[in-house]
Amino acid sequence: MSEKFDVIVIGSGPAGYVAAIRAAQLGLKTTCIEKWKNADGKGVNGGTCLNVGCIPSKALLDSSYKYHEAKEDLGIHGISTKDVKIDVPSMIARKADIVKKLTGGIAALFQANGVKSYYGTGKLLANRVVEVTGHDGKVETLSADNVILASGSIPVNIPVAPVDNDVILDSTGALEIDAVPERLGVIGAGVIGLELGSVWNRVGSKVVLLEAMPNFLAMMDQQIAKEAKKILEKQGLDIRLNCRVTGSEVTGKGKKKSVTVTYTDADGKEQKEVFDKLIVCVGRRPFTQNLLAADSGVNLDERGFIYVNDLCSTSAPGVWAIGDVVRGPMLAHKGSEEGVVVAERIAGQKSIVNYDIIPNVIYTHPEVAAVGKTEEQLKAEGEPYNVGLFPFAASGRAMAANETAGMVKILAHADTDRVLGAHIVGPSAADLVQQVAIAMEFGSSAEDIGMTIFGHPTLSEAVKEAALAANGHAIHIANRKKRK
Ligand SMILES: NC(=O)c1ccc[n+]([C@@H]2O[C@H](COP(=O)([O-])OP(=O)(O)OC[C@H]3O[C@@H](n4cnc5c(N)ncnc54)[C@H](O)[C@@H]3O)[C@@H](O)[C@H]2O)c1
Repeated sequence: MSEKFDVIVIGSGPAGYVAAIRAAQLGLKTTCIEKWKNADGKGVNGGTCLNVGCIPSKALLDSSYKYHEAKEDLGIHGISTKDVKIDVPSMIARKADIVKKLTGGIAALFQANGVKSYYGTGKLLANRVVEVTGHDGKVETLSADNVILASGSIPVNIPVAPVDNDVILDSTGALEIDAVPERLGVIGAGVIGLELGSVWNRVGSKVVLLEAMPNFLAMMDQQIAKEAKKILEKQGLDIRLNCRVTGSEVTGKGKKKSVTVTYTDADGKEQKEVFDKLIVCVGRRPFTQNLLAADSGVNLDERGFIYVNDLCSTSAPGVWAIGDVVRGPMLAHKGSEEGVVVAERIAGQKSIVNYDIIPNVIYTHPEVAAVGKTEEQLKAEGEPYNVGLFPFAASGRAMAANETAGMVKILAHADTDRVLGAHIVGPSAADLVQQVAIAMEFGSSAEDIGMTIFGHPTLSEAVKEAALAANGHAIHIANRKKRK
């Protein structure tokens, strides 16, 4: 007899593990199935985000930034440093330790909430029956009133640069580089390319990013993207737009291996460049391999994502799908929110995800962060809007911290003054944009933010000033539009 649950979750990334915990909190008998194994071959929770994504990359970003700061940025504060060195294996080991602690933390949370863990591969059969093949090969069948699919995504591979995770790396392999490559190539100047490119640039690699698109960060507000590009190039990142990679060849042996990349440049000319390591980060795709039996009743869309409606219901009754495996931005926090909402829907509540207000951050230094509509989107939609800008160069606190690069941009509806978007490049942009996200969730106007008292001196004051500037009322810069 197969064990019966109220909820079976397949996948324990930020979408799946959050769904499982919330379902158990709501009194539902819940299990979560996870196929990931750690280096010792043991089952481990957390998915891409905790094992090889958000968390380890931030560990490396923070370590590399501290090194760079100690070496280059402390002099201005009157602090002299000599002989600052980076020990790459220690940096990588610290990252591994953080991953271990956090993934272990999920196992503890499952235990505390009464979620039963299965380590193995789950496959959805007909009528919400799930077959689990354990790491030892043992097969069990489980069944449930509700199944939540949260199988995540994997990196896209391109035939012109086949990943061997030796010289040509994907985003997972790039977290294990054990010595500073002298010349590092990156295909794709997107989120992963900029974050990993920054890590190795800071510790001494010469980093070249080859990006196929003519616009930098095409999905971002272009004024902020241009500012970010200027700042990142000043740091040494060589960002080449309109460059399409057409081939790659690995030559040499052992530590002497290198890769010659052929690409077409912005003028249509063929170019060649040699790198010691090449990271391929040209996007991710939904992961559904061996997840669905032919008669599961779950359909995929034309791009390979599991097809769901606005409430994350699939085409099979009682089967839901959340996170990177369904439409929408591939962001951990979007998946987590879908997990909470689906668990609450299963428990009979009327929760919904507000897809209009999902913050988005690139963890370079300074960070680039956004929420809501870009200026380009508002223009295309024909929406009348006001723009409020405030540069960090005019912030006393940013000056004190020697972090004056960048700006806050707030977009508000020209008639109602409702905040429609916020775009920031600058110190603590991720946390600052979250302040606007909260305001937007409450339907705030730019005037509401402007009327809120912000502590002085804080970086947050730049948010208040940008909101004031949207109506021509900024105090600490000259207003573009003068208004009474
Ligand atoms: N901080 C974060 O929130 C964070 C961090 C890492 C990853 N992620 C998510 O992971 C996903 C994958 O990240 P990513 O950086 O791989 O994808 P991305 O979509 O952010 O960037 C990929 C870039 O590669 C370019 N590209 C595609 N094919 C190319 C080619 N043949 N030659 C040159 N350039 C090419 C694209 O134009 C694009 O700019 C994204 O959806 C992202 O949101 C988020």
